Amino acid sequence: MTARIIDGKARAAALRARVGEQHAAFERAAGRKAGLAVVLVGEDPASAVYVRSKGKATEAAGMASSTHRLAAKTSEGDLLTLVRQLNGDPAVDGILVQLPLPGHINENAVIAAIDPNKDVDGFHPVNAGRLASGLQGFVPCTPLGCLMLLKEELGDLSGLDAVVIGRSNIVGKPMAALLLAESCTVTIAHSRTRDLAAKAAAADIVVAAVGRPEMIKGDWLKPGATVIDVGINRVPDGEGTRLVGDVDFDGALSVAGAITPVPGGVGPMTIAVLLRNTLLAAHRNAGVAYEKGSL
Ligand SMILES: Nc1nc(=O)c2c([nH]1)NC[C@@H]1CN(c3ccc(C(=O)N[C@@H](CCC(=O)O)C(=O)O)cc3)C=[N+]21
Repeated sequence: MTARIIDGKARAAALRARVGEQHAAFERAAGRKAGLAVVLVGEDPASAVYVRSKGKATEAAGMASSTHRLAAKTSEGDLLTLVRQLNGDPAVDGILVQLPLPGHINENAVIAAIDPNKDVDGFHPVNAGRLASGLQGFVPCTPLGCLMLLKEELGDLSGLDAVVIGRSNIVGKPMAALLLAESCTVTIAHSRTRDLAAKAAAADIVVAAVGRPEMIKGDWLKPGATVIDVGINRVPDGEGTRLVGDVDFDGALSVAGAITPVPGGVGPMTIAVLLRNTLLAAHRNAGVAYEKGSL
């Protein structure tokens, strides 16, 4: 058997198109565009690429995009001042401060300074708490994109055994909360987990978010399992480099039922969900009604 390839790039394009249409309706109702502000501190080339693609995708959906590029030596105080200014700007619905930040800046302090109602990354502790408690809020883009792919692939997830490998605040923990809310039986595995292979072998759904190239082997998987690979690892390849996930893709192909590729899987969904979260923020901030579940 060969696994189905889950085409995240195509799913993301469809979501972006839908958000674009819904944004056009929002603009007619609100008399303004939804606005996303992205803040980039420093000149990390990979971060610069992501920030540019976020800006392009935002504008392609018809939304207003602003990018604030600050020098690597910017003080925490100056960054906090910018965040507070964006909190108070009625044209800004969503604020994203690109992570990681330079070492002299306390990331938690910056995240905590973002207005939770503009926190389209869903990283603010208020939004993490809302997700854990089943309240409305903003859900981090990567795990929400993973959940969308899983539901499109499998339909109802209730009763399925899911293993989330990785316990970060950005992916692992919110992913586990989302799967639990879908009535999966959820195991969160991490670097100290004993016999990870056995945990993976018991799972109908494996979400890999550890950041270790090709760590999860095909022969660990339950035949027919659905595998979502969040990892984006750049590894040496001949003269150059290539991207690989946290899952040994070639090894998984003959065992899994379906699997996301890297690139072209989860990554594009992350950006599409960011636009969706920004549109949701705009509706809430502008007091424009939306149908529950439509966004
Ligand atoms: N506050 C914050 N929010 C983020 O959401 C955030 C962040 N900081 N810091 C960096 C990470 C990384 N990230 C990606 C988004 C899209 C792709 C993506 O679209 N990747 C493509 C191509 C990758 C490539 O060619 O380099 C793919 O997987 O197919 C990847 C990575 C968002 N991040």
